[in-house]
Amino acid sequence: MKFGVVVFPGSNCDRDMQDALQNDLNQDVIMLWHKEKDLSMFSTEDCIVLPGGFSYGDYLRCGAIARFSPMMQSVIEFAQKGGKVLGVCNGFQILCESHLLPGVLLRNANQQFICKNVYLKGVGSDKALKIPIAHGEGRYHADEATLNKLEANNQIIYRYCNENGEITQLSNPNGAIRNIAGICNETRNVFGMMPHPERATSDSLGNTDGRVVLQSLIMGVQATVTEKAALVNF
Ligand SMILES: NC(=O)CC[C@H](N)C(=O)O
Repeated sequence: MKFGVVVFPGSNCDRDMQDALQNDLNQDVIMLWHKEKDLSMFSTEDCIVLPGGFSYGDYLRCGAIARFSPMMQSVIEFAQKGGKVLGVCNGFQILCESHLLPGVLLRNANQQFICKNVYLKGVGSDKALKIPIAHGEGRYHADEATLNKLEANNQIIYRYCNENGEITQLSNPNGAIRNIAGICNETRNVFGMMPHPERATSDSLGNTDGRVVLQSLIMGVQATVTEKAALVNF
C-alpha cells in the first residue's frame, strides 16, 4: 500500500503526515502538489491523504477554495473508483466541501482556535485514544436525517469522549453535534477526522495513540473487532 499526500498552498501538516507514515509506520509516501492531476501511480488499494493546515488562508470557509484545486478532481474520481482517501483536519474540511463526505465543519462553539489533546473513542471500542486537535472550524454539523443515516450505517468512526471513554458534553471540545470527531462515507473508503493522528505516532512526541488510527488504514483493521467491522474496507 502506498500513500499520496496532497500539498495545498497553506498546508502545514503535510510533512508531519509524511514523516509519521514514512518513518514511524514504515510506509511508501509520494508527495503530490495540488496543481498536478496525475494519480496513475496509485491503485485503489492505495490511500490519498489530504493533510491539515490552512489551505488558501482559510478564506471564505476552511477548505472551500482548495476543493477547486486540479488535484481534487482526480481525488474525487479516485474515491469514486473505490480508492481510499483520508482527510485530517483541513483535509476533513476539504472532503466535506467536495461532498465526498456529508455535513460541514462550522466555527468552534466558543469562537476560539483550540489547540490541545482530546480523547476519542472509536465506534464500539472501550479504549479512549489521546490525540491532539488544532482548529478554529471543527464543529461538525449535519441535518438530523443525515446524522441518523450516519449512525445507522456505523459511519461515525470517532467521537470525543473523556479519559475514561465516556461520551459527555464536557469532553466535546468544539460543540460538534453528537460529539462527532470523524466519519466515513457509505462505501467506507473515504474517511475524515478533525484530530491529528500524525502528531501522535512516536515516543519522541510523547504519544503514540495516533498509530492506532493510521495503522487501521494500513492493516485494514481497527483496534477491535467492532471497529474492524466499521472500517471494513480499510
Ligand atoms: N490544523 C488544521 O488543519 C487547521 C484547520 C483549519 N484551518 C481550522 O482552523 O479549522
